[in-house]
Amino acid sequence: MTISVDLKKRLGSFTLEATFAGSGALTALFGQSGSGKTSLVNLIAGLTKPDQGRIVVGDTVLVDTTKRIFLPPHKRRIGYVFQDARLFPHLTVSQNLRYGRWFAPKVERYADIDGVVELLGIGHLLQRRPDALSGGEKQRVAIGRALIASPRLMLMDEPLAALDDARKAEILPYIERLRDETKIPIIYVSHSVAEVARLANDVVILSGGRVLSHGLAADVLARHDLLPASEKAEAGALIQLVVAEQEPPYGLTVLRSKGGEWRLPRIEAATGTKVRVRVRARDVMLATEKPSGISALNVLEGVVAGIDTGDGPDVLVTLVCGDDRLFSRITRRSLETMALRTGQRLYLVIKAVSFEGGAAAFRHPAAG
Ligand SMILES: Nc1ncnc2c1ncn2[C@@H]1O[C@H](COP(=O)(O)OP(=O)(O)OP(=O)(O)O)[C@@H](O)[C@H]1O
Repeated sequence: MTISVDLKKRLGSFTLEATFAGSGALTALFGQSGSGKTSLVNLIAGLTKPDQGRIVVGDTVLVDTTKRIFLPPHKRRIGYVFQDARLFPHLTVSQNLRYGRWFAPKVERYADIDGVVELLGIGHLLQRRPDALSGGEKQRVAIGRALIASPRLMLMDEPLAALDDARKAEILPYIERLRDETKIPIIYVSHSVAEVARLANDVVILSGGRVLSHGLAADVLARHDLLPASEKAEAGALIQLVVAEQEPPYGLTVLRSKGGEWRLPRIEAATGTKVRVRVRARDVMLATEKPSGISALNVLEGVVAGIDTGDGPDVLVTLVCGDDRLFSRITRRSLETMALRTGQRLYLVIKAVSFEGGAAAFRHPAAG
């Protein structure tokens, strides 16, 4: 199911002008504070009316100012998940979940409670009240309550922002399941590159009320120039690898891409499974000769495709390895002493790779 948004709204001296289309599963709205994310979410939810524009989810027109269509919020069937879970404190988890059911007209109810409980792994929590749940568990219940209302669209507004890293890690696999196992499109607001890299199929970068870029996650996140300064250290490539074999004695998994062979801490996945990994530019060192006697496990060959010198002491080198584009952030001094130039063949020494889960988020739903 697709979502298309084309909106204009003035809010005091701020103007939001957003046009994008998401191909389906999870579209991340990414931008720094004040870029207009919440204003856009409020327009999609129907809490505010656009000055002009259109929002369509699948076949349903939520807003079309030229046709004077404005579905009120309660008729949009949007499931919300906010930073704080907002569960009813006096109701058990089970009662909180059942409450969501009344929001869907009977004929349009497709979600069954058992399926949602299983999807989110909350069966053992059903009789507890919210004050006996961890932050991550509360969020899973909040997602469940939203799902049980059989929404046509899920709006998740920084759902992990209030959680510590351990709780985030606990809940991310459930958001992946939601993305991969239900057909409900998700708009996911975030200002974390790490989260967006892991979850998003499509990314919309907002800045000053405008869409700076939108498209597939791997393409948009490669645009280092568009990321907010606070997230530049996280910038890098998002690539797909295929599990080749396990190396049990070392606790490693061997993966392949056209660019070569990779070794990562063990991934529980069968041979042939496609996985998504993120390689940060700051974790890639460059060498003009094949390094030997080094501890790094991943050394690939690549060709310099671009050098972005920018204003700071660092430069960003883009390299092509097989079918992939990788990035390396090095100092201007290294650029000069190594005399790097476009077209040069180099070795990439990769210090760290983060596994971002199954590669389902890479599939473009339009491509099946
Ligand atoms: N009703 C309003 N009247 C005037 N200005 C507004 C109104 N609502 C939002 N703004 C302004 O619009 C801009 C975008 O705000 P918005 O809350 O959408 O940003 P955001 O990207 O969600 O930020 P954050 O990540 O901090 O929540 C801000 O400059 C804000 O002050």
